[in-house]
Amino acid sequence: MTRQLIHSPVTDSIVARILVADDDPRLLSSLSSLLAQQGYLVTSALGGREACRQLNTRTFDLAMLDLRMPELDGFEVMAHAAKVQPKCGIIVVSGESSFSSVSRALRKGAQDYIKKPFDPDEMLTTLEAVLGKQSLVRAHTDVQQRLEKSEALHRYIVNNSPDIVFMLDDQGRFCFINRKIESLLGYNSEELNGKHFRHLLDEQDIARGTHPLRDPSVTPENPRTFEVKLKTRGSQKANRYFEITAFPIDHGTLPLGADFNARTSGPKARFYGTARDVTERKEAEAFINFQAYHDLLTRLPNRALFTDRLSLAITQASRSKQKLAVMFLDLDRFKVINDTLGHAMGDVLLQVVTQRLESCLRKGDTLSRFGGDEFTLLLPAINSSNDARRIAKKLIDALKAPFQLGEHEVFVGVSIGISLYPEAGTSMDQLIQNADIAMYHVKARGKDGYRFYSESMNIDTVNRLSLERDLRQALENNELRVYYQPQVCAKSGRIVGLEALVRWQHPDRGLLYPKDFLPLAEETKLIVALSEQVLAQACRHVKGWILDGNRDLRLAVNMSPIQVEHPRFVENLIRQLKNEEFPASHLEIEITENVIMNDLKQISQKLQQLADHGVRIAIDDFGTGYSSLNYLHQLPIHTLKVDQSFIRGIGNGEDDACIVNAIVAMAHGLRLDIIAEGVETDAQLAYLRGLGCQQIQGFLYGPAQPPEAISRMLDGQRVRAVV
Ligand SMILES: Nc1nc2c(ncn2[C@@H]2O[C@H](COP(=O)(O)O[C@H]3[C@@H](O)[C@H](n4cnc5c(=O)[nH]c(N)nc54)O[C@@H]3COP(=O)(O)O)[C@@H](O)[C@H]2O)c(=O)[nH]1
Repeated sequence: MTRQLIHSPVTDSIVARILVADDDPRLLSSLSSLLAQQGYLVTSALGGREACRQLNTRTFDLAMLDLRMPELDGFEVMAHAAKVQPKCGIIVVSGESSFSSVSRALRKGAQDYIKKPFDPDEMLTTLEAVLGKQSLVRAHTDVQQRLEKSEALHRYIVNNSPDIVFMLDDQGRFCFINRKIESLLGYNSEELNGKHFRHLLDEQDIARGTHPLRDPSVTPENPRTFEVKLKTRGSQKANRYFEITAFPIDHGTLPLGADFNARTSGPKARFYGTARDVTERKEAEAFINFQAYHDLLTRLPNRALFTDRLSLAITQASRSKQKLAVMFLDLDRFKVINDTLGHAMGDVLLQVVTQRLESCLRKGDTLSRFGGDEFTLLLPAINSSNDARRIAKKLIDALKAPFQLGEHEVFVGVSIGISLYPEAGTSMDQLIQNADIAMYHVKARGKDGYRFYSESMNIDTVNRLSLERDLRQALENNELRVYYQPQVCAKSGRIVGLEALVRWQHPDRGLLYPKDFLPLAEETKLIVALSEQVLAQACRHVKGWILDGNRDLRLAVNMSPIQVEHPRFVENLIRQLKNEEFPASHLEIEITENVIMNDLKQISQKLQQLADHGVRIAIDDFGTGYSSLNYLHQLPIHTLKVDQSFIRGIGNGEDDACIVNAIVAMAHGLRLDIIAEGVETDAQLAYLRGLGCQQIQGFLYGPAQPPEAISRMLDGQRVRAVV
């Protein structure tokens, strides 16, 4: 009878490989052929030594060993097999039947024992049983290993997940949590086991974070995703944002569910969840959001956020029939400080100004940086204009004390325009625009103060628009006139210079003076074209007078800051002089101290280039500006014009006369010429002469006059000189 073939339990071959070892050649041969007939792969070994050699070279599923063999007995072969082929099964086939031999053989690792002489069927049954058992053990070991591998893999996947993976029981307590919790939040996963999920939630997120555990609409098919802040262990680190996805576990569809719960002694898992750290994304979003609605330098709300809040406040004010105020704040003297001390200092100044302004406000007020040195302020729900007035005064006072910027002590003021809702407008744009207009009126009246918007201001604005249109036409239609005010030698009384002063012969409004249109010309930059026309006319007139015999006559021309700051200022001026064939040495340009202080380095280069061409430089309104005397010897200056406000003080016993003394003395020391402006009386003239002031300008010798009048004056002067 041929038995069923048994697969090799060790080597994966189709049939089992069997080593048969005996020192009796006959027995060895009969046993081997019996097994071979059954289809096994049989290797015969005559004696123990040969058996060991075979074990060293081939792999066997089973060895059938005689115990008593010369040289090496069955026990020694078993010991060798255990070393070199531990998976090889052993059956002892022996004539020994004592209990001690059998027991020893089994202890040494034999799976079974067959006594010689044996019944072939019985022997084959034993052999199959051993091989079958071996196969089972092997299959079990395989499954065990696969399970261990699979579990290790899943543990690896879960523990190395970028997210926290957790399970909660039906009370919301942790019954599993992966190791990611350690690196993300600093907890040890064991310490959280049994603790409620709430334990991890930031105080403000407890309600939102625990609600999904009670929400019946959350199912495995419809998990809930929500964002909450989770607490870090200890209080050193800030809490972090997590996106949590959670759902109740359906134990019917969870193949390992039973295993998991069976293997854990704790309560049954009811919820599965993952928590993804989204702190960086949230912080980036928060920063982008902050950037979109705030000014990064001062951290104040920006224009967008301000208008947003204003529009909301208007809606509320209209509903509750309340007032609100919008203020437009513009810093005075900021530009000069920024240009003089540099932008870094300017930035610091803006930050400190912001702190001082904020210290005057209440929680619901919105202060915003509108751009540059402009701020807007929203005071929602005020009772009356007095509330706004009180705040405006407070803001102005707050900036009164000097600001310490490094080693510099600087002063800034603030001009504030106020518009009240609903009187000054009911829309956002109206309120902001009208506060701006009111602020502009503060500036026009000497800065550092506040004004409420009124209808009349708007009329001015309309006028400004038509004036601007007219001024553009004036430039095209040659409506500008140049008048000249003589500059007279204090000793001889002769006219040595003429200051060109622009007038506008307006077709409807008559002769207009600089105060009526120059601020607008500067604002609209029309001053550049205007100045070119003035210089062209003046060069032609004065050149004519020089050619008429007034050989030393000098032309003085005022330069606007906008002109001087223009990058091609020097080139343009020199080109114009060439075009007009006017000698540069007969031109004196007048600039104010503020222009110089705006950008000392640039201006000094430009002035030096002009001086190299022979142009003279005069400082106009000297003593009134915001400056440092230090620049005087750094720049190519020829003349100081003492401001008329100081001259007025002469003879009145005021301190101004002392200032005049000091300026004249300083000019002498620096070898600069002095022109006293606004001289109206003989007493002033006598005083100035006494001080050694070289030149006089003022109504005493006449106001600025048209060229025809100046021609007559110069003619008369020449006639007197000849006589
Ligand atoms: N960039 C340009 N600025 C110009 C130009 N023309 C004039 N200006 C600037 O306008 C300011 C005002 O000029 P104006 O109204 O002509 O006043 C001048 C004189 O009329 C006035 N003055 C002269 N003497 C006296 C006096 O005895 N008493 C008195 N009350 N006023 C007097 O002073 C003005 C001249 O001052 P200054 O320029 O400082 O010498 C004028 O100051 C210019 O800044 C122009 O073409 N371009």
